[in-house]
Amino acid sequence: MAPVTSLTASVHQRLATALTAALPEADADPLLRRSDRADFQANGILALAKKAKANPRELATQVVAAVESGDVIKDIEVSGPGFLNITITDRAITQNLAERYADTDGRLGVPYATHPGTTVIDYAQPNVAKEMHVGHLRSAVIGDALVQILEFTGENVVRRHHIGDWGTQFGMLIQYLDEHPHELDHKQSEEGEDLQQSGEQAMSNLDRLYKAARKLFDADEDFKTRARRRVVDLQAGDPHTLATWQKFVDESKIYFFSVFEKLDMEVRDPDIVGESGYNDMLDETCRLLEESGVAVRSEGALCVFFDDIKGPDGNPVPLIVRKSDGGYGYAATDLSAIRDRVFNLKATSLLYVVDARQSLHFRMVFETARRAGWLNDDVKAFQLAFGTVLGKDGKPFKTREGETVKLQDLLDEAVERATTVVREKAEKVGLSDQEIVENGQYVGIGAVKYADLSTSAVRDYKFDLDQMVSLNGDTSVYLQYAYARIQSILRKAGEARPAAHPELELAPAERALGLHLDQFGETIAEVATEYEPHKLAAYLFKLATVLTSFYDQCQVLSADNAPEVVENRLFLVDLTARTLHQGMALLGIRTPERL
Ligand SMILES: NC(=[NH2+])NCCC[C@H](N)C(=O)O
Repeated sequence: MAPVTSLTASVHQRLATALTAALPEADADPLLRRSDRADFQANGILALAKKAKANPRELATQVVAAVESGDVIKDIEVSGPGFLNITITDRAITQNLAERYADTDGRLGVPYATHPGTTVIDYAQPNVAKEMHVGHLRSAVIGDALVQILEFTGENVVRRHHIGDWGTQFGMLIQYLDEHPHELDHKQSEEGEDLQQSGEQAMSNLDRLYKAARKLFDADEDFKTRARRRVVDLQAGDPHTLATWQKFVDESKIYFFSVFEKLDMEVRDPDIVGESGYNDMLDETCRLLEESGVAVRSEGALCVFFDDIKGPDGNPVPLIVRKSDGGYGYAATDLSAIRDRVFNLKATSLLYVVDARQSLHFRMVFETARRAGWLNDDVKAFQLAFGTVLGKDGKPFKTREGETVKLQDLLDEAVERATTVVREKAEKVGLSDQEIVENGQYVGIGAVKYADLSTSAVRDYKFDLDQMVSLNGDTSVYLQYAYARIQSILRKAGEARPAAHPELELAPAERALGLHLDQFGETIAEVATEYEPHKLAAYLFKLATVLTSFYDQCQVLSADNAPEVVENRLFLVDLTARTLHQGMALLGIRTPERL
């Protein structure tokens, strides 16, 4: 299916042509914007006139005379010192939307990016043998949305879950498990045990083991020594030690997968390449950095120094690539991962969806990689540094007892509250028990995801379940209702089918809806280049509000309407539903048919 040229692009192209006719030497951008006064406003004439030392109003008048009007542009007039107000024809709107509607492959006429590349996204990276926290949730939700959005634009996306599966903390755990070999045994997995139950058991096993090992480590000097020896064994690749370590990784994955399943999110095992996955590259990474002079030895450690990168106390901080005891840390791993992603995976963009608290680390790592020549103008790295999740009280999100909140409990609570909301209307809508359960999940999980995605990622945001499942305001359930309401209208339409009628005159609310629908593709393109999923959320929310005003002003299934008006309105709402559905899917949120 051919992509649909947006109305903005059509108008832009006509204006640019007219501008070049009036001012041949100009590299003319008319700076077209949607406007409240007309459909569009062009603000670019003023600057162009200034540059050409021409009178702006005169130039604007020339452009108006040169513009090809008729099929798309209905009205164009000069306003103020040299702005242009542009109104487009109803026919152009309906025809444009009809083309989108006819696009049956689900793309709604949205074109692919002209120069897609390969983006490696580093997201959803919890740590082995540890509980996931709300920060991991945020990375997972934002990362997953960006994966979907970028893939939709035709980008080749490689997912990488850089889990924390390596480090000295494993010495203690491995030693403990070796001394208590049955601690990770599952109570012989019972008939019908599902991933959720195994996940919870896995985490409680790991948690119990971690606490016991920690206690012993702190109290027993001999154990401490044995544990330290295991770190050396692990790094030396001793097979037995590695096998025990692997048990922790496997157990943790059961837990991770249970959380991702609950989040209604696809994470694939081969995409989990944890810190340990780069062990074989660490030596060479250091050698390359040292040989090129990017890193130097300082007090036995291998370091990279920066003039302009300062730590929180204002003093310059070095990046330690290898410690003086020969051990490698987080930075060496990330630098090796960059080499892997650039040279093996052939990435053109590296995107890291990681907590803002790691920004200093990434600045130093990226700058080091740039100096080493691994990153450059053709291969860029970017950290989408997201803010902290706060509790209702505005403090970092904790339980009342000050403990980290268990993600599973949190998601369960969201689903529970959502189910209550769903149940209230269930009878009226005629939902079956199974639908109530399903919708409760879609609404609850959608609420958590949407709350994360609808504020700019760089900002901290408050985790407030009451607000998240509220039917009023900028929430996912509001959008889900908007979708379900359209489905209900389509069901009630009986014989009448959606069909575009470009010959019909449109009411203002219909034009507003149509013009907004036309911007779906441009919104996605912007979101994909700026890595700003909240702009897609904002687009969808606006779509739902424009739809509400449309209902206020235009009846769809009214006996007073001519049949073609009914058909045209059904077509408008159906395209709105498809756009909502597609947009929400890109955010990882389901839209139930009945709600
Ligand atoms: N390439 C990376 N360093 N990705 C981020 C990893 C996040 C880390 N596992 C954490 O929990 O904080």
